[in-house]
Amino acid sequence: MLFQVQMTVKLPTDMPSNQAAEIKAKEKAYSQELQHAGKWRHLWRVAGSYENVSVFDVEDNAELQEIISGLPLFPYMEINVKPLCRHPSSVHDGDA
Ligand SMILES: O=C(O)C[C@H]1C=CC(=O)O1
Repeated sequence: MLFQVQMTVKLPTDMPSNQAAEIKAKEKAYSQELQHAGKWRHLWRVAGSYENVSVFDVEDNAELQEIISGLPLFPYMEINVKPLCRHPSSVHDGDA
């Protein structure tokens, strides 16, 4: 199942920079592991903001919830999830 996930990062302004750097490093490692595993299929920065648009390929809603709630930045993000299905005019196969 494919999902578009939009994540907007809102770190507290008073968070010490070393703590922020540590969380971001953990987030990077976590996201890269999931990208290598094929679960996090796309990761795009929204130009001009601390926000990304991602596409996840997961078994079900429960797996998406497990992945998202495991994000080190999860407590500091606004997250919007949209389920995706194949567009009838798409020339790509159903595998997105
Ligand atoms: O920077 C972000 O958009 C937040 C998050 C998503 C992947 C990652 O490494 O950080």
